[in-house]
Amino acid sequence: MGKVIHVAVGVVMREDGKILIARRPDHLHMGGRWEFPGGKVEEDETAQQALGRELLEEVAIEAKKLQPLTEIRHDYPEKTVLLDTWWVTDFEGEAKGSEGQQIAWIDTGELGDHQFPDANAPILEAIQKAKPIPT
Ligand SMILES: Nc1nc2c([nH]c(=O)n2[C@H]2C[C@H](O)[C@@H](COP(=O)(O)OP(=O)(O)OP(=O)(O)O)O2)c(=O)[nH]1
Ligand SMILES: [Mg+2]
Repeated sequence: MGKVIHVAVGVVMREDGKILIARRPDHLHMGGRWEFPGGKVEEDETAQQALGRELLEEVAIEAKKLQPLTEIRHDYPEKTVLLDTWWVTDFEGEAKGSEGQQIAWIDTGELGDHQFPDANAPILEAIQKAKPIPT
């Protein structure tokens, strides 16, 4: 089996409790599905640093506070990912899809109405069960 791809993933929660999701561009792995913004952790980077960088690149927000949410390892036929998933409970800037991708702020109860990659099922469950610690 190939190596595990370490991915930093952010569940960005606004003060009104809504969560930020973005639509993966069609040409990418899992294209067309909704995701939590994030991306691959590069060498010499911590997951937190990678997440900060990816949130700025993909949705133009600056993360101010992170809390660990869950870690999910998932085998796709073509690759294995480790989704290192964090709550983002404080951020600056107004989210937009910097790469032209559609974004949406949704209630946690609406997560089930959107199609996420298969690996995300345990993340969706964790979000329903846990809430970030108020800061
Ligand atoms: N960001 C993100 N990736 C996810 C989620 N669920 C899921 O299976 N993945 C997978 C899809 C990809 O195979 C991998 C993340 O890769 P990515 O395409 O976001 O990586 P990246 O932003 O660094 O993009 P790139 O520059 O390497 O193209 O993790 C999710 O909720 N968010
Ligand atoms: Mg990405």
